[in-house]
Amino acid sequence: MREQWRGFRLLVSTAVRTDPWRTFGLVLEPIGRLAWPLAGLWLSFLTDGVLQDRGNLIVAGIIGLLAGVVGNWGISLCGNMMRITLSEKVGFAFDREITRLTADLPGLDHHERADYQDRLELLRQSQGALGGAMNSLINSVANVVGGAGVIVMLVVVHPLLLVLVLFALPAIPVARLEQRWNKQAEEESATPSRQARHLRRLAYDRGAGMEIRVFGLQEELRARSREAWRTARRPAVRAAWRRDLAHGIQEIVYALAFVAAIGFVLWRATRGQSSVGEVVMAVYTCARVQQVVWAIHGVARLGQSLRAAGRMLWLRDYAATADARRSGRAPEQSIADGIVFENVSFRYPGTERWILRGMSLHIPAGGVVALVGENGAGKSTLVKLLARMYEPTEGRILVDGVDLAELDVDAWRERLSAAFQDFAKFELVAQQTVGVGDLSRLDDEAAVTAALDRAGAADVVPKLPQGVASQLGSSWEDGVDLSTGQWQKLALGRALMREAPLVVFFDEPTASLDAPTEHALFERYTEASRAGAARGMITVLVSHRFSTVRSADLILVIDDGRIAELGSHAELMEIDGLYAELYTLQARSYA
Ligand SMILES: Nc1ncnc2c1ncn2[C@@H]1O[C@H](COP(=O)(O)OP(=O)(O)OP(=O)(O)O)[C@@H](O)[C@H]1O
Repeated sequence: MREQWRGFRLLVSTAVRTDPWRTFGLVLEPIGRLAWPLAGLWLSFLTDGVLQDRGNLIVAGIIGLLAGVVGNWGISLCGNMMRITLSEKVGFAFDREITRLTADLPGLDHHERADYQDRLELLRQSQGALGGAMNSLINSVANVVGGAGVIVMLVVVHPLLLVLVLFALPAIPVARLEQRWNKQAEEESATPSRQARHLRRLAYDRGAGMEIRVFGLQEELRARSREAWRTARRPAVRAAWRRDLAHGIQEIVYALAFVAAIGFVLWRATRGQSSVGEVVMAVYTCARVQQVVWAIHGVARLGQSLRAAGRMLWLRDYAATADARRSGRAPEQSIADGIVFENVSFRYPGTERWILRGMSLHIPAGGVVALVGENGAGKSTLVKLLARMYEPTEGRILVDGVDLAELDVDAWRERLSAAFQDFAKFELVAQQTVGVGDLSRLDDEAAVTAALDRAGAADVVPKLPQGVASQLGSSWEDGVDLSTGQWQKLALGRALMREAPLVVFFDEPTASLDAPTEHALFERYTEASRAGAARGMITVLVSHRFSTVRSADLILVIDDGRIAELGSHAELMEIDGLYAELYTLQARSYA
């Protein structure tokens, strides 16, 4: 209940903040609904006036009816227009907030955890409900006001007719059930509709296009996507069937009571206990009791908006918790001693498997450390911890004795630079594709040229039709596409844009380059890192090529999340363990 109240407050406060005048204007609409029950009264005046030849009753009836119809029409017309505009504005406001909150999250959990993905999927699906929330709310309030008016009129006609309202009450448990069925359907459809969207995106994805065609996967993808949509739709269809069935039963019960009520009114009339006008009013009012049912259903439908608001609140709370990581101190200008891993263990949030286990090591300031190990050993995970995409599950990472968790996450990231195997293809002009590596020098051509030079990527730009001003990406007008290796080289240039990083990561950024080129490049980076040694810059290399990493100051061999061996190339060869074995194996196969 408390959550629903929070959701309700969120919806109303967002509407008031987005468009206060329209929100307050809408409050008038429920008052207009009072015209409906009152119409019974005017009809009875008109009927009795005509039958008894009483002009004043006829005039009052006609004026009342006209005023009610015109007033209600006017209010509904203005209300409708206001509601449409308000719904759109509120929808956009939530849309913007969802985009901002998810883009600003400091970590990666929401991209990688299935339960978070499902919640975000539900939130995306219910964005319409958030926009239309004020619509549902005003409709519900209007129906409740109208329903209350009907109840008053029933008492005026004959208090016994209130029994009819009792027959409208089963709408309450039906509405509760409807809410439960809808919620269940929404939750059941989250994963399959995410799958369906993924498959559809894959079918259009340019990167996957070649493989899809070579392996003839088009029909397979379409079929899987269709099946996923069907699975996603099924719970909603089931819920709709149940709802229609429950409504049907409830309406039949109510119809029987309605017939009995009309019989009662007519019976009174035959005994001379009520006038024809009162009969008309009674019939009209009894027919309007259905409005009480609508009111109840309207409130139930509001539940969908409240659930959507609840998900929005979850995102806000989650973002606020994540934001707490932004409140720490800024890192020092340089690293004096180094980075220490103090018994660090890690498992991805929401999973049980330990990915890193009991890691303790000292990475000296100004050093180049290479991480090697088999696929899935935990190398990239270690990089993610250093970049604070995640926090260690156990243990601490210390930078010159200060716990990394105590540093402001954004300030720490400003002192990092990185090139990854899964590099981003920013389809901007070449200058900016590289320049985003240091936003403050986005359009500084000299800086970009120097960075590309350091990255061994100076050959990419001269081949472009308009040099650094060339638009990248063939889907844009005059855009040019690059080979994977060229994209990768620009990503490397991006990684070398920042002037004074404290830590630079190269996480297999040269996987699609040949071994000698990678070797030459890493030699360069290692040299460049010596230049940053004065401020204690640490370079972290991840590579599967042992010839590349041999010049690193420290080589960390990771095996199944644990440190298997640690030392320089010469030391590790001396030990004659796993590293020496793999190194010799690789050297032999390249020979
Ligand atoms: N987001 C995630 N959630 C759960 N498990 C994950 C996630 N990311 C990676 N893993 C698991 O963590 C383990 C280590 O992955 P990691 O990417 O660190 O390995 P790696 O040594 O870099 O491998 P590679 O050489 O193939 O790049 C793998 O078993 C992987 O399945």
